[in-house]
Amino acid sequence: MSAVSWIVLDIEGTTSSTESVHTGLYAYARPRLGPWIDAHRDDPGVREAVRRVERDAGLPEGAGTGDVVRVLHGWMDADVKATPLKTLQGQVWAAGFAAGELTAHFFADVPPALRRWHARGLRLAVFSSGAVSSQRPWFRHARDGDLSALVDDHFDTVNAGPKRERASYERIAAALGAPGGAMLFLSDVPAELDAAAAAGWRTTGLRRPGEPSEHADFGGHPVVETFGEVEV
Ligand SMILES: CSCCC(=O)C(=O)COP(=O)(O)O
Ligand SMILES: [Mg+2]
Repeated sequence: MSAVSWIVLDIEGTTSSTESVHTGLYAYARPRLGPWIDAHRDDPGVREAVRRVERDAGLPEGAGTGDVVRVLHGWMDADVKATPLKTLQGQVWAAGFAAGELTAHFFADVPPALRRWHARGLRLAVFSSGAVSSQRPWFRHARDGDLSALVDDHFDTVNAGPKRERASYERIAAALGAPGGAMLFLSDVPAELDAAAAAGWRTTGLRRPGEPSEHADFGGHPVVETFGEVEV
């Protein structure tokens, strides 16, 4: 098997706490989604996302911002990783980071491990349900300092595909020009690790105390509690 050359990171539950995403980012987006949609009606990306929400939720086209926002809030309550929700959240969060109103949480073991791996010549990428537009400022606005220079590439459900499908991992490896065996995926969700493994990737599950994955069944995947234990 080839040596690992890329480490690909999930965010929520892996680099960062679920609570920081839900009480930080989700709470910030909740009251701002409606005004954002109304203020950016002419933006083709916003129009397309709103149409997808209407379609996916069985609303009539042009249903109105109130109905669309009710669907978006319902998805957030259930933590549904729907692509149009992620697109709209990503735009709201990017504006929040730019305005200095948001900062990003990383578990204490993550920044030193990213710096160590980067210094060893390993390349780092992100694959998260969060839109690339929000992943970049997330790493730039880490509370202990900018981590964005450590990350070479970013993938989400738009440019790679669903996180539980093997084809998404094949697409990422092709985009990075590396064979599956040279890719290591770190995630807190066993189904995502299964999809990565099906594409020939190496995998490691994150079972962080206090996170939803604490009692997950990771099957045959190696499992760690911190990035300091990851074997590369
Ligand atoms: C700054 S990324 C926002 C996090 C987010 O919205 C999300 O859904 C993270 O999910 P993940 O796939 O990283 O578990
Ligand atoms: Mg996750």
